[in-house]
Amino acid sequence: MRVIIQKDYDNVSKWTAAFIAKKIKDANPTEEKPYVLGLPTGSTPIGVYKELIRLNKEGYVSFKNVLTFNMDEYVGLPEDHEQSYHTFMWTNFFNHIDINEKNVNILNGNAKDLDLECQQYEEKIANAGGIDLFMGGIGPDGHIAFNEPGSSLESLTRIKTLTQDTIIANSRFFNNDVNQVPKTALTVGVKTVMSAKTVVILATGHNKSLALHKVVEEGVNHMWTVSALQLHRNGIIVCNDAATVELKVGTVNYFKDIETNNLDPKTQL
Ligand SMILES: N[C@@H]1[C@@H](O)[C@H](O)[C@@H](COP(=O)(O)O)O[C@@H]1O
Repeated sequence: MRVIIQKDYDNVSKWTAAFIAKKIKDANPTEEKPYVLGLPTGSTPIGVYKELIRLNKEGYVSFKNVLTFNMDEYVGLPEDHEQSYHTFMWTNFFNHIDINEKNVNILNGNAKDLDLECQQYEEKIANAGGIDLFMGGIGPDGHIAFNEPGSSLESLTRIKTLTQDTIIANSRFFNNDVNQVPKTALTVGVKTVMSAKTVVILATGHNKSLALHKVVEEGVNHMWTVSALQLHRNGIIVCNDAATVELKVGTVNYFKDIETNNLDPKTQL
């Protein structure tokens, strides 16, 4: 695992956007062989999206031949609701880049048959040749997408009941009213994320520090689903100083030294 420790949120966003943009450029995607990105919502990735928009507008990277799959969507929230993940993605990212609408995939939380919707999502990912790079955030309890504590680490796309902790955390987007937060969501599974060729997880701020400690310094555990990253061959965490407060000084120094000594990052994986 690589752990990239940056000073602050802005640097986390810049590092990650530059990494993703370079991956896309290096792949030289075509219509026949697009680059496949897995994408999250949440407040954490907004800075990365802003930076990717800038790189796109400057002509450094194009999304014309990029296919995207979003991680999750609430069940039962109208697609045009201001807090739906559809709205989030178009407002914060897709409306501002040169992506082709038909290349955007987001789970339909209003599908008549939710199980079928999930199964077909997995099939679509497989038909696209799998996901090249999955970016994710984490919940304070270490969940990725909506894979709440106790989720199977082998899970695929499915419907999940949200924990009370997540409902409370997300109520800030619903007038601080827990009753307005949907109780279920469709989400890619832990295995769906971990099947990507590269996984980049963002963790910023003090409230992610316990989760960061669990994934970096403790074992693989379904109660902290992001810890499955330890089993990935190309797992990268990008965090800021504030998120490292629960890590040992030695752990922080180790990961910082490797990056500043400019050794081949592959030697960390
Ligand atoms: N389903 C999303 C996750 O994908 C996201 O990582 C998490 C953290 O969000 P934030 O980045 O706002 O802390 O929120 C939700 O639970």
